[in-house]
Amino acid sequence: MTLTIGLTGGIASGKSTVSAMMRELGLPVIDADEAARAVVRPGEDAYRQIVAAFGPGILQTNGEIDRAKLGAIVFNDEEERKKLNAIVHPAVRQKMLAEKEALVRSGAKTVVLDIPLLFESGLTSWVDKVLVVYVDDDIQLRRLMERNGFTEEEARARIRAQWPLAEKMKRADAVINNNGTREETRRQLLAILKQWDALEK
Ligand SMILES: Nc1ncnc2c1ncn2[C@@H]1O[C@H](COP(=O)(O)OP(=O)(O)OP(=O)(O)O)[C@@H](O)[C@H]1O
Repeated sequence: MTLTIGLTGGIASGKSTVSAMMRELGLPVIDADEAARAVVRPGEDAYRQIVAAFGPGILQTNGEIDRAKLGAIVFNDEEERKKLNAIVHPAVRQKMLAEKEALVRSGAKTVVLDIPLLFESGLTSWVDKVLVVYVDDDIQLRRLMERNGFTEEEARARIRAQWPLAEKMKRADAVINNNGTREETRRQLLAILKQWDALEK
């Protein structure tokens, strides 16, 4: 039986930091953001559907989708956003499930699904254990402003667009507190993975 771990948290709470640590420990990680980029590359079904729905005006000269242009179209238009999500979301889910199935078939002891919006997208039934990466509000705000060069208002708007981290924590099987150093985070991660018997012997 493969153990499937869902890794999630809030924006800039430290998911990528933790997923990199999990990879270093040899665990296979399937990344939802990476899948979302992959399914809209030229040649993919979702790419063709997006061009058909939004027109060739959203393409760059090299044929790739111009994410900024598409983003500008869907940002303030609920209908357009729904149209895009109806194309992209099923493709992302299909890709992630196919990758997971391949790992299960190959006998992987553990598979990690890194899904920032695991709760918001209602995908918790996909995983056996939910691991939430938590930080205090003020640290989240500071790290997000520093990493993305956002003003405080821009950073707050993005934090508000997600479920509150406290709600995610309540529903987690385990929580990593990422307020401290990376080393402290790594220690907590190792303890949880040992408790879940997630690592290869
Ligand atoms: N323990 C830590 N100490 C100091 N800085 C940290 C720590 N953990 C993460 N960071 C920094 O905080 C920022 C956010 O971390 P990270 O990118 O891992 O978050 P994330 O949850 O993956 O974010 P997003 O969902 O926005 O992609 C990064 O700049 C990262 O380098």
